[in-house]
Amino acid sequence: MRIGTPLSPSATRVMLLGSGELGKEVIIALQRLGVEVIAVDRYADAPGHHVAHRAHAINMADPQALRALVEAEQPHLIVPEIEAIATDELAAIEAAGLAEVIPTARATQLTMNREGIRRLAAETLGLPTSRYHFASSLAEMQAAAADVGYPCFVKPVMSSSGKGQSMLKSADEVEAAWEYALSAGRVNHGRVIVEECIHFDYEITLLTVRAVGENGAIATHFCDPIGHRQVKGDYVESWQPQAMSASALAKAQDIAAKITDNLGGRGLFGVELFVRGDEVYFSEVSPRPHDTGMVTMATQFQNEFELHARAILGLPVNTALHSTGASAVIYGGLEAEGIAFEGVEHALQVPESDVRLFGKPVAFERRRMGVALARGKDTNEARARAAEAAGRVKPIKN
Ligand SMILES: Nc1ncnc2c1ncn2[C@@H]1O[C@H](COP(=O)(O)OP(=O)(O)OP(=O)(O)O)[C@@H](O)[C@H]1O
Ligand SMILES: NCC(=O)N[C@@H]1O[C@H](COP(=O)([O-])[O-])[C@@H](O)[C@H]1O
Ligand SMILES: [Mg+2]
Repeated sequence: MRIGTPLSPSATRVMLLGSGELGKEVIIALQRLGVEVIAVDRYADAPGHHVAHRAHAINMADPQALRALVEAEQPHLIVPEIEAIATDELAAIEAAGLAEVIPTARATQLTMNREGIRRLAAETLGLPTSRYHFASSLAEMQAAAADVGYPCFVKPVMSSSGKGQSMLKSADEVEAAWEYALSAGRVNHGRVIVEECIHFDYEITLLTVRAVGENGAIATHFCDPIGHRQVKGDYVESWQPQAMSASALAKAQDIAAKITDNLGGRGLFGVELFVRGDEVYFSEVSPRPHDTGMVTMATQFQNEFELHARAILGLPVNTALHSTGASAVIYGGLEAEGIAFEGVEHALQVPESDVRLFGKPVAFERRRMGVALARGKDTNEARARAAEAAGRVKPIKN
């Protein structure tokens, strides 16, 4: 497709690579626009599998398996959704003209590996980030941690949702963190990033949309900033809007514009930033909807999934907020296969609340199984309501 030429949605076939909670909502948004959608994930009955035209379970990190499926299904667009994909094969698929990768194959290569995106942001674009080193052995990691100082963060280069991530308070903890990073990332590359700890006042996700404008050129749109709270590298609650000084917001938008301009293509990006006073640090960016952005299902005229769907199809977007709101995660809380939920009727008694239960077939203690959403007169009220509603829903074995 030529940029600037809107596709006819009903003539478009889209393949989601990763069909978790975020992909499921993108699929629903695409389906509503008449698009044919193929949902792919690493396991059967993933959330997005339930709402797509066709579903497949393959190892998406296996280049041959990925290529074979793309050749069989012949999608026009490929939408990566998780950090466990053979991105070099995506580049080959795009180069062969088999399909267009969203936002671009290069963007998925760079962002799916912390080394690619961090070096681009800090070393090529000169954006402010924490100090960092990459390490491929325990000895390298010890030297890196000694240099950036304690506390510091260690993360596998290919992971997300805090998988394999540790915060180290002292040198005694380095060895355990190395073992954990190698065993618990989404894909083991035997390499980690060691990052200085930024003592931020708050952190945000700035959802940034690159969409085709009226003149056919790509224009950048920002959503209102989303504040969030993370525990062990995984988001627990988010709210929108996060209050910011005009100066910090301008810096955040400037950083987001620079990184997304460089990554290119069309679609929505989740730019993660740390804010201390008026200083803003780039952390990382997802070239797709962001977990903390699930709050937009309660707050925006077009939520982040609809924005992604519209942007990739070359359709107009509107990032305006209509309400103040919050989201709170519903965790598994048990290890079980075959899941139902107790307390939904009680949760929905919380004023201005709603739930999204993802339909993951298997639960474990810290697996995200659903999210509660709420609106309120301010973010404090919305957060309290979302947390209350989430707390009333309990996954159980069915
Ligand atoms: N250098 C740092 N300084 C301070 N806090 C940090 C740092 N790195 C990570 N964190 C904290 O850990 C959280 C998760 O880190 P990060 O986003 O890098 O992990 P992730 O696995 O990519 O998670 P996700 O996929 O959910 O974005 C951050 O949102 C922040 O709260
Ligand atoms: N921070 C990234 C993120 O939230 N990704 C979302 O989590 C799913 C994996 O969940 P699982 O590990 O429970 O299968 C992914 O498919 C995506 O929707
Ligand atoms: Mg993150």
